[in-house]
Amino acid sequence: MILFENVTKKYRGTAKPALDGIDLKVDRGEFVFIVGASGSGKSSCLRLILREDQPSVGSIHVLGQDLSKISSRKVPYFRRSLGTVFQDFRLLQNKTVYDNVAFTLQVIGKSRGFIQEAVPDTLEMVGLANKAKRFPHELSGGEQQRVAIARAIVNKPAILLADEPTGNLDPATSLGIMQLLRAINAAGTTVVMATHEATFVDIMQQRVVELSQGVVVRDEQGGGYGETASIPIADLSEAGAQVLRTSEAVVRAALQPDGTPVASQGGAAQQPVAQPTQTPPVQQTQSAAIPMAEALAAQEAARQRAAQQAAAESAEPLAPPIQPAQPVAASVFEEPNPFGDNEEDLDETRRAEDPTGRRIPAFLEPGKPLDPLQMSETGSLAEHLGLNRKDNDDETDVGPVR
Ligand SMILES: Nc1ncnc2c1ncn2[C@@H]1O[C@H](COP(=O)(O)OP(=O)(O)OP(=O)(O)O)[C@@H](O)[C@H]1O
Repeated sequence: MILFENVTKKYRGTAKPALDGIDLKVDRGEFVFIVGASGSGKSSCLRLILREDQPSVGSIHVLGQDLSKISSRKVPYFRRSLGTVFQDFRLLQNKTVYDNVAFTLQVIGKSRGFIQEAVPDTLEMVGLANKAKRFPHELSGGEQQRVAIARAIVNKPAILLADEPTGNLDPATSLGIMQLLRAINAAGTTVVMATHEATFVDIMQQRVVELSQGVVVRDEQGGGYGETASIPIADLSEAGAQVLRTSEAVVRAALQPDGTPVASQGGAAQQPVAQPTQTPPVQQTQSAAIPMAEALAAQEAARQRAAQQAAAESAEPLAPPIQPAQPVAASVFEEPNPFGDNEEDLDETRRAEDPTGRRIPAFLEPGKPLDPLQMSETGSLAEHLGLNRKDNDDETDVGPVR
């Protein structure tokens, strides 16, 4: 489905290649995480798949086509088989949710009847049926990303490319987006996702391709994010570790793909975790968008409590507090080079690490009774945490945030 053979990409005016002799094969239906430090070549890789750029050396085949043989004129046709999602959403600000999604179909000449059927179906799938008439600025960050995902999948692409799709979202909203991407993959779409989100990579146990300075240093089925700075769980107090374990249990429950109970890292996470709905958990993930202030406050409170106790026990200091990142707004249709190269490393997801290398977010408020089984059954993370709000159409919640 995607085949890189000895691909090197060297940008003009640079001393070192961004990609250096890459061999990579992605099969139909796979979910592949591309991880690596900032500047390791993840976006370059996606740009090449999208035929936004061409390799300096080597060949790339996508969906059976040799990309070097596709003329510039035919590139837009080739891209119809690919959906793309970016960190900064790239919605058309002057169009409604419906029109943003419909526009994709209009430009490729789909009939009005087709559009009238496909757009509502897709909005339903991503949980935005009731926001079709809204404009992007009236939506939360998570909702905007859902629109972007709806736009990417409305033409049923064979491949979905996602470049840090959760990079501008808070952890709870990111979880909803990951559930959606997983559901899209389960429905047959090949997903290739560049990310810094160690938590999701670790828990989803999909294939992980790790790049370092343009070279594939790891290609692992069911892999984790890899060795990056994190909090050794052994250094935490019992209370701090409990917060992290509990959070992990909730994320595991939400992302568990096949309904099998998940064995986890001790404590609360050792109990079997029930399977959430197989279909995209539309309402669930909507309500799971915990407002920014609450999510960050809970996260910070948990961090401080754990830090205090850890300090009292002479443990290692915890990670620094999370800073909100600046949202970026642009339109994929206005932007000549949608995969920008100016992304900073926004990976500020706090993690904890146990000896097996798992990392866990600390975004959930401690002290609340967390039963992953119940959470899965009710289907609402926010509700379970007592953070639910009426899904009032007039109410917008979080903006893009890290
Ligand atoms: N258009 C360009 N011109 C010159 N150099 C570029 C260009 N695009 C990317 N690079 C360089 O290529 C290398 C790989 O960049 P790339 O954006 O692919 O990395 P990345 O892993 O996606 O990084 P990040 O995680 O920060 O998004 C970097 O050294 C970058 O500076």
